[in-house]
Amino acid sequence: MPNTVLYIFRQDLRTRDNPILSHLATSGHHGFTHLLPVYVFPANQVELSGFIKDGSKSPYPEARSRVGKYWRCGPYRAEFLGQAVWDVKESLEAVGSGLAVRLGSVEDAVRSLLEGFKTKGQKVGAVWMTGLEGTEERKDERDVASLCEKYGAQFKLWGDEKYFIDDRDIGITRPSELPDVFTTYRKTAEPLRERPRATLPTPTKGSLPPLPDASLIPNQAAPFSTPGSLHDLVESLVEPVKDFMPNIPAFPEAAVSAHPFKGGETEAQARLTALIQSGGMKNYASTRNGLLGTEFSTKLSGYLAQGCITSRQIHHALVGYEDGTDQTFEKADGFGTGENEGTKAVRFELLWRDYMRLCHQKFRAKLFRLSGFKGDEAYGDEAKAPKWKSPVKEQALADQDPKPADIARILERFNAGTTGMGLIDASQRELLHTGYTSNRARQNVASFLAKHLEIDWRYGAEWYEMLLVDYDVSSNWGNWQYVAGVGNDPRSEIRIFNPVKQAMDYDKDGTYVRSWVPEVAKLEQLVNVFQAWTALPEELKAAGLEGSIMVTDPVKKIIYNVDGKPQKPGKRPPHMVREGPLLPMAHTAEEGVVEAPQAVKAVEAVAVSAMASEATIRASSSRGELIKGPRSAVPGVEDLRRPVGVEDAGA
Ligand SMILES: Cc1cc2nc3c(=O)[nH]c(=O)nc-3n(C[C@H](O)[C@H](O)[C@H](O)COP(=O)(O)OP(=O)(O)OC[C@H]3O[C@@H](n4cnc5c(N)ncnc54)[C@H](O)[C@@H]3O)c2cc1C
Repeated sequence: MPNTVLYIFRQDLRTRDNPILSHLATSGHHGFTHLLPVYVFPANQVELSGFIKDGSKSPYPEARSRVGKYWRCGPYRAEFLGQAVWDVKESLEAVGSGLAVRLGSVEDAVRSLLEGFKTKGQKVGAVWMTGLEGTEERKDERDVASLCEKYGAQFKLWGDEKYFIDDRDIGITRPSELPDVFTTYRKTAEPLRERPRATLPTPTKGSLPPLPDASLIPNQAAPFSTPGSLHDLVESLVEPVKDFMPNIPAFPEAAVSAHPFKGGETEAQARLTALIQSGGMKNYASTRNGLLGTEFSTKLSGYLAQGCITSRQIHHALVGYEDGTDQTFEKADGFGTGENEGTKAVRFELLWRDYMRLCHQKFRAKLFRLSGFKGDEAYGDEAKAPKWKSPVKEQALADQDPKPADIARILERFNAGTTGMGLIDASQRELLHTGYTSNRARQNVASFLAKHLEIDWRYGAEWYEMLLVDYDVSSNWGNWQYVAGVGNDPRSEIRIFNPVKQAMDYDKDGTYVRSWVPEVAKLEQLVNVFQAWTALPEELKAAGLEGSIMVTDPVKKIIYNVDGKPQKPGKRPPHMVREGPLLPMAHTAEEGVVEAPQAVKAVEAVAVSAMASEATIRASSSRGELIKGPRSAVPGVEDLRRPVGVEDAGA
């Protein structure tokens, strides 16, 4: 009697180092005669209306986010995911198996399969899937478990083995035991190079149980039609979500995507090999804070998020290079010379990824809560949490300033990259054009929204969820919480990124901002590139920027004093003196200049938005006029250059 096992692929889109496939390929005792691998594009996370070809209506609500009502999965990840699914399908076909693609809720798709097999008198002995952390994913697991009970199939949830240190080895028996500070956790995990388990055998041709006969495999339920090619698949996924905001600007001529990579296990392996061969891994520690180009960091995040590659595969490839045992890397600089600063730093970052997931396990739905993990009693008084500004009247405090309608406009500009804050705008435009932006830029963007503008950080997290090609529920929401100061950053009260200083440090010649914000490209001085409103009227005129909203109404003005000495009230700002070829801005505020807590030279003086109404602080602008606005941001700023290996300073 045939006995089929259904393997529902999720964020484990690979054939190598895959516990389920490895088990089925190598264990002679599983008892299944057939295997049907399935991938379900989940209707609550991926918009599926593009798969309806007969004009009928989708039975599911649009896949939009809870707070901002953005698409859950925008065009970049939709394409990447489509490629990843197709690649695993082709890899399975290459070993004599295959993949059934299904569209709908996971529950509906599995029910339809179980019902269809039952109708044809076929036994489904088990449904297997990899356990995930997300609230929705866990509900899917419960739903599938109930269906299995109803249809008499065994349900098995396998461990998610795409992480660096395997769950069985982390030394924590309950999620509540996880330390709330990364450093403490890291110390329990060191030495990192010795921790990962071995990778698992890859199925060879003919080693997996065969597919059930095609005539027995139940069809996709109406009204969706399954795609017949990768092209169809990607088009159906992308079409409904490609116009994710009104008036998407044209791709800037001088800009180049830092993430031109395709999804899938095959591409992931190729990227990993190329990174080691080119010296990208060796140089990682010194390049990871770069902003431009494909080589400044690994760009493995999208593959890790979908499980196209595992952390331990990365680790073992590095070991082969470090130990000189894998001849693929024999020409690479550092071959056979042991762990180096670069490879060590990569392992360190992979541990951060593990930690974010473990925090998700510990805090569960608190990951999505405005007051974050810190809302927990263990972190103290909830009332002390910042009063977040909201674009929604019902969620805003009665005396919120700016008013909700103004916050809505600020958010639109934040998303579109027209705030007038160069680094933030460049990053947001890079994101909306490519689906990727660097870790450095992400930290600044999140800090700007949460700490400078004090806007409900979940809007930013959901915007990222829509647009990031590498969106990962634990890493995204965990990092947003961390930077917003409601997560597990032990120094969250004082940590605030100054995006002008950060731009000075990491975009030293302004190429990054000029590439993605072409309007400011003609401005000569860096300080003007990073905040266009600081340029002199004649410079603005020459650049065609006089009427730009980034100049006439910047969302935030940051007073940046390069020598760290706040100026005496009334003194003419030195940049107006215009001595020297590239004079850094040293604007000063008449009130409100606050030195950073540490010996930091950047000084942010005031939170000034021309969109704001109430005057609580007066500051002098580059044009010498008084500008008014609320005192909103935490006044101290800190130099957040994090040398790799100094984990407390941010994920
Ligand atoms: C506000 C914010 C949101 C973020 N959202 C995501 C997200 O949705 N998905 C995601 O994978 N990462 C996220 N990150 C973490 C980090 O920015 C990305 O992992 C990194 O930029 C991806 O590029 P890379 O693969 O070249 O990273 P590399 O610098 O090459 O790092 C190697 C790998 O380490 C892991 N890693 C590095 N930094 C972190 C970190 N801070 N937290 C967790 N894992 C890390 C990633 O898997 C990454 O691929 C976010 C960071 C911030 C500040």
